[in-house]
Amino acid sequence: MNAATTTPAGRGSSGPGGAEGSAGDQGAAGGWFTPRTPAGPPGNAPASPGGERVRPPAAPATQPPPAPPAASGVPGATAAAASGSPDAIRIRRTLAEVAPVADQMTSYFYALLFVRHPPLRDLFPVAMDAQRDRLLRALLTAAEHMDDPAVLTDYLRHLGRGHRKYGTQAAHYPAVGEALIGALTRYATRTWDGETEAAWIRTYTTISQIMIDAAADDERKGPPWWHAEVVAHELRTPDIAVVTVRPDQPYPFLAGQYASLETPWWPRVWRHYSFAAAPRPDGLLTFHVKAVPAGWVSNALVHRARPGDVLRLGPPAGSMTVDHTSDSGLLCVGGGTGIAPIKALVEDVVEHGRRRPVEVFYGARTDHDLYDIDTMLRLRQAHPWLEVRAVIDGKTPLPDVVRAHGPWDEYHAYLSGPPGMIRSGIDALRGVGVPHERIRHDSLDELVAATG
Ligand SMILES: NC(=O)C1=CN([C@@H]2O[C@H](COP(=O)(O)OP(=O)(O)OC[C@H]3O[C@@H](n4cnc5c(N)ncnc54)[C@H](O)[C@@H]3O)[C@@H](O)[C@H]2O)C=CC1
Repeated sequence: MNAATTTPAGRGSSGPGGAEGSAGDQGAAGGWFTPRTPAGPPGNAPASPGGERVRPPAAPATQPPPAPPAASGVPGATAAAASGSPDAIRIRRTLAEVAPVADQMTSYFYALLFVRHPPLRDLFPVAMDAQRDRLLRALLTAAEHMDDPAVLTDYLRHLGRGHRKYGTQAAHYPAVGEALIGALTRYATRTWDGETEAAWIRTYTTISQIMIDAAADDERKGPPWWHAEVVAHELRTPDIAVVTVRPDQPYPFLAGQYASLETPWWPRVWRHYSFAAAPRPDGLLTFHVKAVPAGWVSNALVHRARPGDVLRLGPPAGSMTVDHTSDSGLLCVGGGTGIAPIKALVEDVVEHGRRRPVEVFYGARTDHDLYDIDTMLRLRQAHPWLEVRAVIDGKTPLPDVVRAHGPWDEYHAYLSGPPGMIRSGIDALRGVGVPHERIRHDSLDELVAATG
């Protein structure tokens, strides 16, 4: 892709902070932002053979595109970045101004990007709606963590690695950065001035470099994506399928993690699903998919996918994993298809052979929605340290039922299910003294973005 701008490393006009004029006026990418060549293999993975496209991410779970680099600030290589630095203050001020016109600004950003660099359009899904949200979310997430460089860097590295599967290359970042500055220039009229623009350029340069370096590191470790053939497809309810796939090469992951998944029917549209089993010797991976209204990927996986179909998998992500150096009990709450990673965690404990109490609460709207209860009960029968309780919606909400079975202050808690369940689960557990650091769950932002 000859898109933008790729200024060779080390060259480049003004460099970070040296923005002359408004990038919004530039006709082509590439003046002020010059990513340094990442250490290691140059660039990022090329678009896949056969013209497969890719896109970038932002939170695990869904459809991302290269735009995310746009996050906001981290100042400084210097993690100085953070806290209340003048750059951070300017960036937040700009974001606050554009928040009410975020939709228009994001549309304008993509229009600028694609008009100036038409080949970049192929990296994104045909329908851009969810994509627009992703850009904004990435910006807001970065802004939220600007005062915490460690968290921010972690987030951006994750973002950079995740972008590999979209085909994002180091050379694309200047084009995105310049479109972003162009859009901000147009929509942040009240707060925009030369110093604010310089702050954004410095911040974007830092962000981009973190993402580029993370992608380059990751390139030494594994492919940007895996092909995976569907080998089994079992419809458990009219809208829930258990889908098993065989990756085309070894796929290393940990129980409790998730992967993004793309079907052949919706190119460049990715959704996150948790592994529903711990790593197994035959290398097969299983996912639990519920078809949600208007969900392209979920409906394709439940109603269309059949053995022989080939999907694409992004790399594993997520930190909802078990610490096997500890003997403390595990409290696992799985709501609906959120039981998938809980099952994987139980299998993981089995495989590590440690006898530690594991208490599973499996929440569902009705009896019929307990699509995996037989598996969970079989596990309970085989392992005396495991307790499994099914909780059907009734007078008492799931988190209250869990709380009533405490005390849990000696346990590590794992929450998996709809975002509302996770939020109220956190509140319930914090309320009975479980410290924050002992409660694990997937990113709520990503879960919200993951539907479809
Ligand atoms: N398929 C997968 O691999 C995974 C899916 N998830 C998420 O799990 C969710 C599963 O959706 P469904 O099966 O439709 O679940 P659902 O809507 O049927 O709810 C499952 C359980 O959660 C409880 N719940 C729902 N909202 C609640 C709230 N606001 N407060 C307290 N409890 C609440 C319900 O009462 C029920 O017991 C989706 O959001 C999905 O993104 C999470 C991890 C993995």
